[in-house]
Amino acid sequence: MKFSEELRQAVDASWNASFEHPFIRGIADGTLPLAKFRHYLLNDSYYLSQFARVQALGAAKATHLFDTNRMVVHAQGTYSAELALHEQFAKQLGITDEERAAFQPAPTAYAYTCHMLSAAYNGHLGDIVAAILPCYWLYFEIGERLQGLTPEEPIYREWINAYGGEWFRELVQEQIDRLDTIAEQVTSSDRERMQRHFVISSHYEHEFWEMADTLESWPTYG
Ligand SMILES: Cc1ncc(CN)c(N)n1
Repeated sequence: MKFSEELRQAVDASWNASFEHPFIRGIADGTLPLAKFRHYLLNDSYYLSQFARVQALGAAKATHLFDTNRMVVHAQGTYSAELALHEQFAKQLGITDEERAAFQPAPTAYAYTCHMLSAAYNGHLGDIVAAILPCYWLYFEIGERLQGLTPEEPIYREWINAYGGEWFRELVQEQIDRLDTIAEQVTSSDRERMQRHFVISSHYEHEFWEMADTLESWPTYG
């Protein structure tokens, strides 16, 4: 069995919980309150800005120029495709540049990005790909499941189309293949650590829906 298949099996329950999450069900049937999507969007813009940095660290840590180039292309795609889509949604939702500049991420968005940055700074390209792969692969599976649905809210229709599209499938498959190639070349303790990164990121993907659905914010004390 390929390493990626082992990892996919290990997170099956956690990914099923994401598929069934009220936030995703709300996008699918169009009943998700826009205030929750707005909270998601602000946190996700922060998340993607850190994600692009992690991809760029992958480029720097790659030992082959081919991978350096591809990881740079992926970082650029995060900026020019996903963050551009967010910008369009932000306009539709009345999110101003000032609001975005002053925005502080919720605890879960902060913790998830710290996890990826830690894997990236401390590890090699295999650690980085393992930590970022749920971000690609889970969204693609969600996009596939929701394909064909036409919720009344246009933002939700566009969101579904973006993640179920062919452009995204190719990027996901490329990172799965990269993970499997690296897994064949590293030690079993490397693979165990890579699996932990993948499982932790999958957990945070689920918690990200929960963060948006509960409008999570930092507690105030006293
Ligand atoms: C939290 C999260 N995970 C994944 C994706 C899809 N790249 C995203 N936009 N945000």
